[in-house]
Amino acid sequence: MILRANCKINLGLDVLRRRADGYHDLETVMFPVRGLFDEVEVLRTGGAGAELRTEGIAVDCAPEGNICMKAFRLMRDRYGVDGVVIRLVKRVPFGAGLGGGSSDGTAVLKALDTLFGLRLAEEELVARAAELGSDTAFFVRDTPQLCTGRGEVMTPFPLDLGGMTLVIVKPAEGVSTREAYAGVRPRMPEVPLAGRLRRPVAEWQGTVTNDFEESVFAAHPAIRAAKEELLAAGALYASMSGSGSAVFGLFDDPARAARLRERTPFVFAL
Ligand SMILES: C[C@@](CO)(OP(=O)(O)O)[C@H](O)COP(=O)(O)OP(=O)(O)OC[C@H]1O[C@@H](n2ccc(N)nc2=O)[C@H](O)[C@@H]1O
Ligand SMILES: Nc1ncnc2c1ncn2[C@@H]1O[C@H](COP(=O)(O)OP(=O)(O)O)[C@@H](O)[C@H]1O
Repeated sequence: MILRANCKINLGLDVLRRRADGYHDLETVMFPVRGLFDEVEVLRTGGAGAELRTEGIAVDCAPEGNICMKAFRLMRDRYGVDGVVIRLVKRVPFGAGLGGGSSDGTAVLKALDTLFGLRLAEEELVARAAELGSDTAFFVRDTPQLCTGRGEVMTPFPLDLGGMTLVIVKPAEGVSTREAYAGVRPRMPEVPLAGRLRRPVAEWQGTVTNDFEESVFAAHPAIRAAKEELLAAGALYASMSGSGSAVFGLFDDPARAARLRERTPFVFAL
């Protein structure tokens, strides 16, 4: 079976506190981006083990370290499923804060669930996804969610951005999630993110913020410049996504957004 593993953007991201387990409690709204996705095909071989075949963007880790293989091992150890070929067509940039790897991992969990007839309840899939990562759980639902805890605790956050155009720019340099968390200064916002996001998009700039921007922009001026470019081009709202380095802009004027097609291939009507 073939699944589309779409990516996500973060609409606001507050890092609230560092936890005793080394993770951070955060508050963010994750929003699925349907137009930018990897393809994940999983086939049963009838044998044992898993083989990963990759096409497209080459990921900077060995096949055994690919999250698709981690997802397979997790499901094999837990439910005894075995014998698959996984074909990954990689289109979502990594080191981007777009959650491409997380989405691939969750796609493998879902495919194995279906192929082997496990019929896991959503909450069980969420629990397995949360063992793989922190923003993997989001992709089980893949609809706008307010994510709390270390990112794996979800509440649906219906948000209609229909009519807007999303432009994503991925600067050449990447940022690792670890690097971003290492530089962040946790803080409690005066008004919780959900309240600020319920205001019109035109009011978001300056109120809906991403706590990783301060330290990431200081270390990578090109990423700050990319965000400023989106605002100068007419974005109502622009921000870095997650831990970066991708930045995105929301445009209410499709023509202004379309002018950025020379700059980036990632222009999508929402
Ligand atoms: C920052 C966010 C925002 O959506 O996404 P990305 O921008 O990377 O896509 C997520 O928190 C990334 O989640 P994910 O990529 O799954 O991270 P994990 O593999 O679980 O953790 C990688 C490392 O990041 C740190 N980490 C992660 C999540 C969290 N809530 N607190 C942390 O401190 C830890 O140091 C951890 O070892
Ligand atoms: N299938 C995969 N796709 C992307 N990255 C992967 C994958 N499997 C493992 N990784 C590792 O995870 C890292 C971050 O992946 P990704 O989820 O794309 O991060 P981010 O959301 O921060 O851009 C990569 O640099 C790579 O080493």
